Amino acid sequence: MEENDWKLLRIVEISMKNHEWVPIQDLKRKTGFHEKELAFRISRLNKFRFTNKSNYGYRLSHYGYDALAMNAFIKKELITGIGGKVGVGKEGNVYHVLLTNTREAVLKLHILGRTCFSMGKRYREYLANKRHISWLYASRLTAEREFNILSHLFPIVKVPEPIEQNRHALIIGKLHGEELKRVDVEKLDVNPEELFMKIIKEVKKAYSLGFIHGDLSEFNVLINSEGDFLIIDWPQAIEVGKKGKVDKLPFEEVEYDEEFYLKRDLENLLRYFKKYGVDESLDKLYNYVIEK
Ligand SMILES: Nc1ncnc2c1ncn2[C@@H]1O[C@H](COP(=O)(O)OP(=O)(O)OP(=O)(O)O)[C@@H](O)[C@H]1O
Ligand SMILES: [Mg+2]
Ligand SMILES: [Mg+2]
Repeated sequence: MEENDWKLLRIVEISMKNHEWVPIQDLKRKTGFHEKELAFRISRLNKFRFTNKSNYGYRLSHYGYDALAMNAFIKKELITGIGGKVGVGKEGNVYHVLLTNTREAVLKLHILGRTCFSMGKRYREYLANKRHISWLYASRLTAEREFNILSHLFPIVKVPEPIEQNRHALIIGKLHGEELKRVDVEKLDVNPEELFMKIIKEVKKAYSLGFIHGDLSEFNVLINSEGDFLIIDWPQAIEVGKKGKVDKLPFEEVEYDEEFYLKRDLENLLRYFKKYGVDESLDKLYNYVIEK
């Protein structure tokens, strides 16, 4: 990719605000390229599959959007390399990255704004009116939201460090560990009862800072062999009484049943730890989490 390729790609991206397919005349006008140069650059972007072509013009592809975000991180001299996918048999939106300061971190790409379905009806209605930018807009919004939530919680709550965000991509701190689901808690250096209460304490801290995870389970707790853990995967988190104020959605906000979501999170943890002999009452835990 050369500078003019990036220039054209960014112009396609910006033009997606007004077009589902960007007409070639628009690209010609906005880039100021001569016809031959434009044709050459377009064919390169298509070859890389960073854009798609139709009779109506050109549009940005998911690969193109990924490339723009990666290029931004590289230009900022933040990352020097991208490694393989984290975990096995995953949908494939989390990768190992190496930061310029040689530290290992994790790159999470939000695709298609999957979590927007948990963000309420009005949000979906808003996006429905803007169908052609919806995936760009929704995936960026989701990444921004997760980054903002992590920024509110880190380092008080055991969550990944938010390092950088661009478009739909997040760079966050990495824990060399595995999902709780995939480890045998009895083989860890910590006893199950103790670990369970440690996790509940983090839930309580998050709550006191204004957030309910909303998708908490043994799949979203990472743990290493020493028993250090992180609670991950926050884009759908619910703001308690809107104390967190991270939502920048351009319409009135949705009311959530906070008790329902918090209890569901706690129930998931209880269910998982039951087989390790943990037996607590849901109401007792709930009251512990919400009490000041
Ligand atoms: N900070 C991290 N350090 C190490 N591994 C991580 C980190 N964040 C995520 N992972 C790995 O990537 C997986 C997916 O991350 P995460 O749960 O945030 O994304 P997701 O796409 O929302 O997943 P899901 O489909 O489970 O909702 C995790 O289950 C974990 O294996
Ligand atoms: Mg997850
Ligand atoms: Mg998730």
